[in-house]
Amino acid sequence: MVGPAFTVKYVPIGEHKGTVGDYIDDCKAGDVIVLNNAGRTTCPVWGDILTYVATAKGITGTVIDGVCRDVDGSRELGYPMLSRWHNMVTGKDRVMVQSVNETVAISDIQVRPGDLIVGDESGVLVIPRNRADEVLAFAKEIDATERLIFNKVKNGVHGERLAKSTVTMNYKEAMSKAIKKNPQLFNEQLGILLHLSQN
Ligand SMILES: O=C([O-])CC(=O)C(=O)O
Ligand SMILES: [Mg+2]
Repeated sequence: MVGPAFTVKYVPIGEHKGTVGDYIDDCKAGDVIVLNNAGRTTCPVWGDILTYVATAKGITGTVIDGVCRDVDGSRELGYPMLSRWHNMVTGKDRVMVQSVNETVAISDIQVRPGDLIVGDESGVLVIPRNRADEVLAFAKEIDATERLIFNKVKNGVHGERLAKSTVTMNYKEAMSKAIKKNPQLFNEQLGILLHLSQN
């Protein structure tokens, strides 16, 4: 899942009311919807009706600092939905949209509208637009080294212990070279969202 962030911030309803999907008509094909529900695990803000609408609109996926529901229905549509967890309660008429396309926090990481969101079943990254080339170059370097290791493992490791063969493939050296080249990038840990998983 890769796409620009469309950010939404929720608050619980009060005197002013609203509901979960009040922003959906403003999303564009390709967007990744990024929902800040302040990590609340009691009140889902995404379900399979929203998945259906998002899929029809060509939206790439949804990232939630909070929970989703209707997991089976969304899985059937193969829609990427990364969140802290899920439960069965409806968020309808429990939350309202406070802001759309303003800076939000997801799992303590800042996400600005248009930041690149990259996610898979291992987690989610937030990449500022102006750092995309730098991050891609770093990722390609690591990927190339990992491919060498994979090939070696697939072709048999010729009696070597795996730990040694990993060293033989210069993984550590490649990593430290890449880190030395990009110290700022590595230290910043650009938005690694550890707690979200495919639901
Ligand atoms: O009620 C909700 O929280 C949202 C929902 O189920 C859906 O979109 O299908
Ligand atoms: Mg539903």
